[in-house]
Amino acid sequence: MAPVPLSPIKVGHIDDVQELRKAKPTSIPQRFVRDMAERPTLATVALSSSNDIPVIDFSRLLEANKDEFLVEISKIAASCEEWGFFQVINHGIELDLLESMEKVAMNFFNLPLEEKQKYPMAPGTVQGYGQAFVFSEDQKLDWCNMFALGVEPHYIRNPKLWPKEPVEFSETLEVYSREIRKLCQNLLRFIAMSIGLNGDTFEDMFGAAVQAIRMNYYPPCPRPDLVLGLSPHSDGSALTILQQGKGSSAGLQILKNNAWVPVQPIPNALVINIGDTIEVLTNGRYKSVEHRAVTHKERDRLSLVTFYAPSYEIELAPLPELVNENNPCKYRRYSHGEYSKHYVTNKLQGKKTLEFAKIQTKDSS
Ligand SMILES: COC(=O)C(/C=C/C1=C(C)CCCC1(C)C)=C/O[C@H]1C=C(C)C(=O)O1
Ligand SMILES: O=C(O)CCC(=O)C(=O)O
Ligand SMILES: [Fe+2]
Repeated sequence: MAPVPLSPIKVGHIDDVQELRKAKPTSIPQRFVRDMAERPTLATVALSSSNDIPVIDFSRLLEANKDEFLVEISKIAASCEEWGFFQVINHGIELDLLESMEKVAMNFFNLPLEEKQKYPMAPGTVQGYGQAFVFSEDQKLDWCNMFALGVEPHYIRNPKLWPKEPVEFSETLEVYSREIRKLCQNLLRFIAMSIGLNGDTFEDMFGAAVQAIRMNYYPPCPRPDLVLGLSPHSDGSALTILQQGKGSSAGLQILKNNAWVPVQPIPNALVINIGDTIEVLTNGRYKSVEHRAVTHKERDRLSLVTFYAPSYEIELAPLPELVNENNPCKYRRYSHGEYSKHYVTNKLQGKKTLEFAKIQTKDSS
């Protein structure tokens, strides 16, 4: 039998939201208008400090006495179990470096469209400038411009997509990524300890860990009530580190008890979240939590998001220490390469991507 030709992905015309915004429209194209149930105005919890995601003081994990260290470790455990998210203050990364990364990313987004389009994200791929996770002409679009690059190991890089302008971009990204990588490694150590595992468990297992960056730019939107900045999803990584642009308005929201909780930006803090990989390895004790981004009528927003994950050949399954009679194994064995492929070939839709790894039980089917 002749091989069936693979049908090319037809995504139709994707408007660049910064260009749309320049035209100062009063209405927005239908492709951005969400169905009622998805619109951001519904079921958002009222602002109150009890609804804020936990804050971890990193300096207490590196420099403090044993009691302070243990308090912070137990805060990590509670954050990962109850929220899947926390913010880190005193993380040790130079604030100048965070600012420089923000500046080069913003300078990139502010280039003329023709310049940015020299680094296109081809349909069905995830690196370059454009909108990822769009697979059909009738799929709703996010009010976001995205620029994503693979960083480590080097073989995942596509050097043609690393921009020549701004000239400082590549060097800044290299230095930034090295610092963020160290933070990921330290955090994974503390996360392992917080669940009673040896501190080296994840790093020993991950091999030459994969690291990628996604820069999301959300211009102001004339109808923030109708659109989403970024569709609801959980991250496919082990850990995600998110830096919000200085002076950013709240935009990130996480789903907790069926309501969307806004994450209040803390100046100079980094937002950390558990990805699907840690959910699987901990047999669901630490959950990857669904999140999304919303837009603002007058203010723009930038987020710089680093994904840190095991090397592609690494086989993943719940750690035997976390599986027992009371906590039967919930996820099957697969390689991170298989999961990455599955993740990047499906649209973002809440936690649906993780179904790939779930063992179907009578209750879940
Ligand atoms: C737009 O990209 C993403 O949202 C994304 C992709 C990351 C990647 C690259 C930009 C280059 C190649 C590697 C990789 C797939 C990690 C999200 O990353 C999540 C999804 C998975 C899976 C993961 O490990 O991180
Ligand atoms: O911009 C944000 O706050 C959310 C970004 C995000 O969730 C992502 O890039 O995976
Ligand atoms: Fe995310």
